[in-house]
Amino acid sequence: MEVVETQNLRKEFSGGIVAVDDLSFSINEGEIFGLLGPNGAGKSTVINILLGFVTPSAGHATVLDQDVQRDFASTRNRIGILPEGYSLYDRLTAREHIEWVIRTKNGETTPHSILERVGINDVADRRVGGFSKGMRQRLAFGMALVGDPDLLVLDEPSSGLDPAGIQEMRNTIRKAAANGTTVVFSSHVLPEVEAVCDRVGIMSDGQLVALDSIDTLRDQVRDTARIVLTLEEVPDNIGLRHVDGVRKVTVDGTEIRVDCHNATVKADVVRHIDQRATISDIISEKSSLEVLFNKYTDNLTADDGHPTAEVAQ
Ligand SMILES: Nc1ncnc2c1ncn2[C@@H]1O[C@H](COP(=O)(O)OP(=O)(O)OP(=O)(O)O)[C@@H](O)[C@H]1O
Repeated sequence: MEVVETQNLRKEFSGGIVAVDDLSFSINEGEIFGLLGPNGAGKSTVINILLGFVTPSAGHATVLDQDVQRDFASTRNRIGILPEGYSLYDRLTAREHIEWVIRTKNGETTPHSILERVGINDVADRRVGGFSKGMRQRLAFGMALVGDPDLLVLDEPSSGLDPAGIQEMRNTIRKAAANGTTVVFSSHVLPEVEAVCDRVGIMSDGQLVALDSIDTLRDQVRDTARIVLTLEEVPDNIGLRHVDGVRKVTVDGTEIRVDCHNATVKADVVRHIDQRATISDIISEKSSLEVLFNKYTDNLTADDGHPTAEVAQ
């Protein structure tokens, strides 16, 4: 069953800003769907349309068999939302927040079970004003889980969480999906999306430029290969853009990440660097979602900041 369906969705804001342009896609029951895209791509606008908060200029969106532009308030009770920039009440405790959502949604869950699921039961009766960012994020996630929603809409859900928190959240999301909850997951943290999503839609300039499983998308860039080298010291001008087949170079401290057109280029990269610096570690990676993301959103830069060659198809 399709839980989300959009047809030729378009949103034009005043001033002629086209935030969403002719978007058609669907999400199936129990699927974990990642919505990706650079800043301003249109992700939040799509999510706000799906939640009935923004009216589309054209096209249709159906969520849980309900047209989002008609009588959507009752359907919204079946949706758990972790919005970007949520607000919490500093004077209320974690338990009081959950109790409030349970009352609003007529949920049958107990605060204890929700707080336990998000790992903050031990601070249930503490005021939220003293919570760390990660604790607040866990609470906001818990509020979204109240009532075992049929659809979970999570905007940057791992924001502020430590590695253990991220892992717990992933497990909770996977369990919810295994029990039939559909999840729409918007994030800039690409490895996060890669780790948890069944399918991704990549947006750029209001359009859906890719829509598929990560494995299928990865197959489409199988001629892309990444190598990560740690150097004792990175020379000022490493000159990697002169190596044939190098698509993108990112330097982070003593680490250099190089995206190549294909695996054979990696050896040329190692030879090139070996003549100019001392290599202390080499990691060869398969195509990451980041590479896919860059491919589909044309986010390609070289080590000197100039665009590199076109992406091979
Ligand atoms: N209320 C609004 N009025 C006018 N323009 C808007 C409004 N909301 C969004 N936009 C514009 O629509 C485009 C898409 O914005 P949107 O917030 O949907 O992108 P996004 O992919 O969610 O970005 P980010 O990752 O930065 O949150 C942007 O150009 C934005 O400036």
